[in-house]
Amino acid sequence: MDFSTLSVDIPATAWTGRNDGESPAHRRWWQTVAIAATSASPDAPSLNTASLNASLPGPAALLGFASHAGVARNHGRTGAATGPAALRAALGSLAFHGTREVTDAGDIVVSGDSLEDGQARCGAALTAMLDAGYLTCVLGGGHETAYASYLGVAGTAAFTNGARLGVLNLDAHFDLREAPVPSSGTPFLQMARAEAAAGRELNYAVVGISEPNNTRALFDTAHELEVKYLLDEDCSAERTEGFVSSFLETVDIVYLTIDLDVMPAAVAPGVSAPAAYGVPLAIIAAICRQVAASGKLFHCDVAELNPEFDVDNRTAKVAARLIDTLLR
Ligand SMILES: N=CN[C@@H](CCC(=O)O)C(=O)O
Ligand SMILES: [Mn+2]
Ligand SMILES: [Mn+2]
Repeated sequence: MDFSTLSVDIPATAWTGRNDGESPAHRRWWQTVAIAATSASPDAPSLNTASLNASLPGPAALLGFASHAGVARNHGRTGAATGPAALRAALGSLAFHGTREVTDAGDIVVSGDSLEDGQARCGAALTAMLDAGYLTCVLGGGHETAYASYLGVAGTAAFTNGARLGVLNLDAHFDLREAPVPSSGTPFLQMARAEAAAGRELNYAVVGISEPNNTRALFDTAHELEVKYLLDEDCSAERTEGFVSSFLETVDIVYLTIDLDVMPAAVAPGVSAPAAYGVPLAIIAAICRQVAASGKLFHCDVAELNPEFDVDNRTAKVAARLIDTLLR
């Protein structure tokens, strides 16, 4: 596809990382990622649900969403706007064991408080890439990234032609806030309302909900919307596998969103709201493997990385590892 039509704010630039050699056996992410602005990008097959189950994975595309406007509106710790750069840096040196072609499309930048404009532009760029057959991954950004992702998915031919969408959120929070303006705390209520306005119901599931970090009002909203959820304390390997498996049976395509605050603060300190309890990385990684293996992964994003509060790039490294798992 022609990535120059996407109108990103910052075109992709060269990736860097450790260089052990140029042969395929030495390949790392930085040697794998094609830069949309300067390289010919692979032709992706046009998407249909059959191609989702093809044995050879299709190409993937990365898009940065440099925003913490939603975090600021939600009274959180800002800094997530530099998340995309930190994620690329952490991914760059990881060994690449996958088979996909990966293209970096660049960044959508939310300046000041122009959140809705940024979400719309990010959504339009995603729809174009998804319709061209790419598995897309947005590098957030606060969790306001999720509404941009939804706009992108909801605009696709696959969705408008009736594919059953499931939104799976790995998060300590429901993000179903009633608020005067959209923020990082509202994206899934925005999605539910957009779906209701179109005569549909949002199929939304959350893994890792922290009971003390979500008010009764949020639980009430979740129950009204028939949100499926698993509390952080209930996230054993067996229960999580069963929960995700049941959810996957109800959908044709999955939008997987990872709010890094789903993991314990020791694992993911670089977020706006670190978790006291959290779901272990091993469980989160297993969910990523399960969703990827289902053949239903349509789009994903990683949100809430705040490099200003990270420790030894710990959170960025964890996020990069999960992206590597999803896109291989
Ligand atoms: N993105 C969502 N953030 C959480 C923040 C919770 C907190 O700051 O404690 C929320 O709105 O619920
Ligand atoms: Mn959260
Ligand atoms: Mn969240």
